Amino acid sequence: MTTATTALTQLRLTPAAGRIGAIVHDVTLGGDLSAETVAAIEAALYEHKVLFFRGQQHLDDAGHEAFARLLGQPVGHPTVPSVDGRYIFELDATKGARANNWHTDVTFVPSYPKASILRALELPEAGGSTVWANTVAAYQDLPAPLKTLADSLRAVHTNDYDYAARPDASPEAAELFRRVFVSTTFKTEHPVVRVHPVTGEKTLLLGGFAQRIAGLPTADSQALLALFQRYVERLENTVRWDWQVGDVAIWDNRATQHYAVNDYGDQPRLVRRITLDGDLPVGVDGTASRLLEPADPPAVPGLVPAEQLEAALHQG
Ligand SMILES: O=C(O)CCC(=O)C(=O)O
Ligand SMILES: [Fe+2]
Repeated sequence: MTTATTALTQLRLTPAAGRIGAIVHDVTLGGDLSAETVAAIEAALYEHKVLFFRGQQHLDDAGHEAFARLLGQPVGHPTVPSVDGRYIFELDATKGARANNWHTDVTFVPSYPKASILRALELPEAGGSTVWANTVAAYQDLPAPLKTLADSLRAVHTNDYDYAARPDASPEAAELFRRVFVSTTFKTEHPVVRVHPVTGEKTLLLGGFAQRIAGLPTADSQALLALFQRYVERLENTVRWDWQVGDVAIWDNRATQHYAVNDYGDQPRLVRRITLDGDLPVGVDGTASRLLEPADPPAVPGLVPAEQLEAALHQG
């Protein structure tokens, strides 16, 4: 048993794996948590990168959002409409939504979300777990010459990747998903090594939306992306969570990647997510991320300040 100590509140935590993840006990999530408890949750999140809370069946969409607001500003997805007209992003396996590729959420826009809060509503009898990887530990695992190389690189991330290439997607499902997900094509150049704005830790910023290394030929790009990604996916840097209905997971989206294991056939699985507004990444040399496309960007999360979107959302 370990405890995350803040000035006033201690959370009861048990580690979920050696290098990432902790289970938080005795907290009932909602919009009414004390500032001290929220501060303790934030501190634990930055330390452990992903937090798990069992038994949160009482949370509905409104409670999910009320809790999310204590940790930051909720933001919608840049292209996929929310299911509640507000911020809820739903992944319904019966509609083909299966996030079984390693990724950090929404990295195809510059100020991608700082955190995601996911709750499980319906699960298969077995399987359907989710794996997170610690991208700080991945960076630390790099041999010194590879650290130096990674520090110097930038990568282009896009939502326009080859969904049809996923071996388990039917052509129809891939096409439908693509029509919505890539209704606007975004391209963003990020540093490969992001300095975490809160912890100061260096993190590898890659994952499924990373398409190529800026300035390199395709073959060299692919080789380097695979090389660095291999350190992220090392099992030592991961935690695997076997969900129960009512579980909530919160991850530091600036220090992790995740993968939803697609091993449950056509059984139902339903999860709902709220993401929190992020900030502009900077690399080791202080250079910020930048949007490459579209030239005339629409007003979507990650491109314009969330308060403006919030105001627009609540106008009529
Ligand atoms: O289905 C899951 O467990 C995770 C899905 C996912 O990638 C996400 O919610 O960001
Ligand atoms: Fe995700």
